[in-house]
Amino acid sequence: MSDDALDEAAEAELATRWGPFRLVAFRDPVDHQEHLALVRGPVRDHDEVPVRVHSECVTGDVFGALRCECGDQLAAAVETIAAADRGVLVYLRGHEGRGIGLLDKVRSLTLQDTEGLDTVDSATALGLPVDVRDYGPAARVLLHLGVRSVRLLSNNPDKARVLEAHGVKVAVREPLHAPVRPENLPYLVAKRDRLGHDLPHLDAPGA
Ligand SMILES: Nc1nc2c(ncn2[C@@H]2O[C@H](COP(=O)(O)OP(=O)(O)OP(=O)(O)O)[C@@H](O)[C@H]2O)c(=O)[nH]1
Repeated sequence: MSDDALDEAAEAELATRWGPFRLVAFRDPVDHQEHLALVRGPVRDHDEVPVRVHSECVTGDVFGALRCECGDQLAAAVETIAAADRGVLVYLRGHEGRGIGLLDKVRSLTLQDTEGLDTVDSATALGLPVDVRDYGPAARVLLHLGVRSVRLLSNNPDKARVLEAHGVKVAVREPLHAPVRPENLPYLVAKRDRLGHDLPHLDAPGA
């Protein structure tokens, strides 16, 4: 299968509070999930297109939960793309809880609260993997959209490596730092110390 093949795609204009986007909904031929891409401006044959590959987090993205920084990152990414008047936000469904699903994510949150485990150990304590996300669908939609290279908005070095392995040229990975809050500090520290995310600003005074 060619890497820019999508099973099905449908497009519509989408006016948002951040201005106009083109919504591309698609079904991925490998994971068979319905994902989406919000596209601003012409991106085909463009280099260094601002791109956010965002994993579904219904608690943070929809309900504004503060214990993770997902909702803050989603807003920051859309604002960055709107300010550049060009870019793609890929929203990956089926990525809840870094791929373990919503029920098990909520079970892991309970363990964090009752046992003091961090985001890594709370998954392991449930006998679950720490991260089973597949970024293939994001790569396939970016290739489908014809972007030549991306400016990836992410603190996760793995994400850049995996996209490259799927044929997406990552010209630069640009950190996407969300506000540090008392509620998200333990999560951010675990991401930096246990998952190797690029979060040097946690040490900054006043962070
Ligand atoms: N298992 C688990 N998943 C979580 C938890 N908090 C958030 N998530 C999930 O983590 C995913 C977001 O991944 P992150 O590791 O925060 O960030 P990332 O996408 O790897 O890196 P960035 O590109 O820098 O945002 C989403 O799928 C969330 O549902 C948690 O405590 N436990």
